[in-house]
Amino acid sequence: MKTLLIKDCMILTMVEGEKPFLGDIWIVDGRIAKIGPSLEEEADRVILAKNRVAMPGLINAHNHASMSLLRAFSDDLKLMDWLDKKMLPAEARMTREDVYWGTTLGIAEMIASGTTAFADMYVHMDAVAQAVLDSGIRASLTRGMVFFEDDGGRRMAEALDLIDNWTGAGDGRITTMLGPHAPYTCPPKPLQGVIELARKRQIPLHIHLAETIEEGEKIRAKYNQTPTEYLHELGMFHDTHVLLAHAVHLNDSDVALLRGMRGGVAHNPVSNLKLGCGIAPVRELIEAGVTVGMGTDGAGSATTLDMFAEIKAATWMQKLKHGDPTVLPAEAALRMATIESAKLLAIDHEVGTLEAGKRADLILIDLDKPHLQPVHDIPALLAYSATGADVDTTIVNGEVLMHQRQFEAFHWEEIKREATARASRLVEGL
Ligand SMILES: N[C@@H](CCSC[C@H]1O[C@@H](n2cnc3c(=O)[nH]cnc32)[C@H](O)[C@@H]1O)C(=O)O
Ligand SMILES: [Zn+2]
Repeated sequence: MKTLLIKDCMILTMVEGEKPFLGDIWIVDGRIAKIGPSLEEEADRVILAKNRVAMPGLINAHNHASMSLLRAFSDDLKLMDWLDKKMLPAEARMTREDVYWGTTLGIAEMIASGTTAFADMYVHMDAVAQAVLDSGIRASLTRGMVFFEDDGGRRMAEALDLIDNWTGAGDGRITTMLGPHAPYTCPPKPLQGVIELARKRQIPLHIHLAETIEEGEKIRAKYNQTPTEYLHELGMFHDTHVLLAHAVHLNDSDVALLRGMRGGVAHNPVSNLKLGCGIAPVRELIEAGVTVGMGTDGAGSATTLDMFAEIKAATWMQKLKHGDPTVLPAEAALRMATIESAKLLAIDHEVGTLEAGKRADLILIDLDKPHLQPVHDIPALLAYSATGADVDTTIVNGEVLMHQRQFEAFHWEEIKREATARASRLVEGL
């Protein structure tokens, strides 16, 4: 039996209706055994957490972690130029080892900024899975598939290898999905095949949707439909759990098509802002009963994987769009980054709130700082003033991955050396 006791913190459980309270958290074999005031259990390790807030770890519902190698290499470009002229040529040079170290760099950033689980879509996914396993973080992994040039047979085989070989690995830390990349890279025939397979084997889907106006124009020209109608008509929203990334350009009838869907939307506000894509209809989706979580997208576009930046951007954008500061309040934005994202990854029965019986995925945020005093309202402080650098401790599955801002499971110097050397090779001459 392995035990950990966290003492004297303000606890924000993110369970609906529960106010923050002062107490302790007792963790046994990776799960929360008890939460409450003055727990006196014996523990192998005790963390004194005075002046800290304990909350569920943040869940990044859309990422391409390995693209951290391409951070700040091609900014301020249009999405299609960025993708075609910069990302795809650099990605064509990526080896399995590059993906391992790029993902590890991304994971290091996530752990350092309070993210305890992420959804990832990329290539060389066995290397991504290995990096997740080695680092101690939790992830839902997807082999991204484009079906441009060929029938995608090799991609499909790799996607199934990932699912068959890695689902449930690392004491359940790794889960998997099937990942057709986007409407504009997946023609109807292969996409229909993926949807049928997902339904038959009950595998969730992860796909980009309606990120730009250009995407809408492309799909309109080809199929005379909106991207959402295109997926809907192929049957994607019948009886399959779907994680939709972006969903920026949806009209009212698109939103209505998503009503009652399983899964939901990963909102990526910083990426959408930075690429000038637009403001997703988050309020309308939530009103239609669609689950809306939050992600960063890859650091190649977003530059940062700090979920606290997403939380701020999400609420600011909705307030601005609707001209109404009461829209998407602090607590709702924090919910999007925790329990709502957990629902998108289909792991909300295990993580996303702090409750006895759930996996111990949690973070401690240090409030002993000028920008986090006085403490009138904890959710408002966390949503509007905290940043990833205020995260003091990150715990996944009961394992302490960072404490007092020191990595416990990582050799930072090695990650930095590997990542910088590989990154320079990838972008040489581009
Ligand atoms: N190239 C692969 C598919 C990889 S899926 C992951 C892909 O998503 C791409 N990507 C990253 N961010 C975005 C985005 O915001 N929109 C669309 N694609 C993106 C990224 O460049 C990466 O190639 C194949 O041949 O099957
Ligand atoms: Zn993406």
